[in-house]
Amino acid sequence: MPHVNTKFDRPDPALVERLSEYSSATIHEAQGRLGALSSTIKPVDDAMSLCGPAFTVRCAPRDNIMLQVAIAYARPGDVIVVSAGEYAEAGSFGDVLANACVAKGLGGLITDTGVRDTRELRELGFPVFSLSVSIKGTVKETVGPMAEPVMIGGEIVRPGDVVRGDADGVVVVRREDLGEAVRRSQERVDAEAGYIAAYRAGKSVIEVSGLAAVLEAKGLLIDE
Ligand SMILES: O=C([O-])CC(=O)C(=O)O
Ligand SMILES: [Mg+2]
Repeated sequence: MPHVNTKFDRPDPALVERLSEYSSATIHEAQGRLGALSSTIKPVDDAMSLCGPAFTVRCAPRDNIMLQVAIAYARPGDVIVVSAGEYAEAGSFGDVLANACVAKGLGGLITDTGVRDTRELRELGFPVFSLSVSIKGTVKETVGPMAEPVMIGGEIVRPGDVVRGDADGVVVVRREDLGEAVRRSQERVDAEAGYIAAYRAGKSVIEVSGLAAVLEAKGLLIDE
């Protein structure tokens, strides 16, 4: 009989809360341009946002049995991260399962397959990020691993890593890097606030971004 894991270490909830204050793009940049999932994985609605420990699960394409098992064993605040073979032609999750997630206080769902019932998902406000929207139903047949590292959107996500999603996309932060990601994200927000203040004060992009030296080194001459 295959054995399925449900246990893993979760990150400090206070740090997860702090990370949620930063956008996915900011965190990705702050990590040295790492951790971004493929841009094909997007929220069902721009207003949807999530940040929480990944509860990972692998499903066969067009089969959602392990996703349902994951919902049963995930803890409040967890984000279900489903790797299902980048298969767009399946609606593996919808408003019925979303209500199960909401009742358990889960933090959201990210999947590299499709979802359906999007109008109801928007009304429910449960954050769902997917590769596609598809009405095609799934079977419940193939068992597989849970709470193990999975590949999604070109990145490895491990159980207990933190996933942050917003209108722009999803980024993963390694559990052990969480404190550093928060610190560097705040540094970046501070730096960007400085750039914006300089632009509003009428400074040039070339000056603020320090481009003069780069352009000169590349031999670019600009006629004014
Ligand atoms: O029933 C399913 O397998 C997926 C779905 O549409 C729902 O959760 O509402
Ligand atoms: Mg449905």
